Amino acid sequence: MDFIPVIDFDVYRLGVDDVTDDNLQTLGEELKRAFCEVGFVYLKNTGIDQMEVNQVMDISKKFFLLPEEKKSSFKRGGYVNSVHHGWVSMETESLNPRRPGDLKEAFNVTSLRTDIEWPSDGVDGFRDIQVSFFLRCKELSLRVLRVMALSLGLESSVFLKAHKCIGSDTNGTTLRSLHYPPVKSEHVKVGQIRCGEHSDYGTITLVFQSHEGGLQVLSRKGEYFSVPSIPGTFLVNIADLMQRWTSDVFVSTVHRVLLPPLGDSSTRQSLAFFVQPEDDAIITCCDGSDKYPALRTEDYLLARFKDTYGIK
Ligand SMILES: O=C(O)CCC(=O)C(=O)O
Ligand SMILES: [Fe+2]
Repeated sequence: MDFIPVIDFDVYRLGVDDVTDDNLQTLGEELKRAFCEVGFVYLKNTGIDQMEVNQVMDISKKFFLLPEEKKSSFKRGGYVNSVHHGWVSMETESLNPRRPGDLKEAFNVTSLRTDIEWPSDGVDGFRDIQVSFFLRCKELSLRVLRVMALSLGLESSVFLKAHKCIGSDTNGTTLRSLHYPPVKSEHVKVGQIRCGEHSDYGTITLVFQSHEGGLQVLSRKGEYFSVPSIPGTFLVNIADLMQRWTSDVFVSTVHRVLLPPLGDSSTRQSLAFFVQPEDDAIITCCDGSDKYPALRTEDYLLARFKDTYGIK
């Protein structure tokens, strides 16, 4: 399979609480096939609609267009209770550490606390819009994790048990708004792209792209193929901890965002909801094998972030 299937999630969409076992099983079979073969699916009819997505992208864009000094008050690293929360400036991260810094900036929502400082000046409603979308993505992710466990013939709560604290200080799950401004080719460094080749770190990721698309996924044959934005759908992909957890049954696939074609001065935006187990969760292979040694989630994630930020 070097395309990404579109799966209809209607039977278990947000708000539905009387799904039948048969329906869950059919949904599980479809998800399992895609997660074993390409590691990515498009979901449609999830209950998360395009208007909600647009609202988050719009408020995020307003934030990104603020002057640098305003955004600096909200820098990642400046929040005592959450290492990931906050703004990440252009070229700070290299998702492929062998490339120069990615041509993107980001805002991470990791903490939902009301006692932290949120952008508000010039971005009315920022906190409420971000937090309510975070909670929608959380609910949907928990549904997906349940179906994934069932699809493997496991107890339905196997993955959920390690995701009870999403949105609190003991869980690193993050809603990340990404902004890829127009690229000026004369300023681009050798090898620099919008988002370097990488696989995600946690369990699953939900990805919402603006209409420009631009994401590319590496096929098993070793070739990148383009993954367009399909209105009314979003992507869900397997990340590295989930691949370990399932002893490589579900595959975490490498992906990237290249530069736009020369002369294309469009802005690209995306939203990624990175689902992660509790910091203290110990991940062991769910099939009982010892293909990978047990590891503590936070230790693993911090090691991955060190590479991304070029910290030795
Ligand atoms: O911007 C995108 O579409 C994807 C970004 C991504 O893969 C990531 O931040 O992990
Ligand atoms: Fe990614």
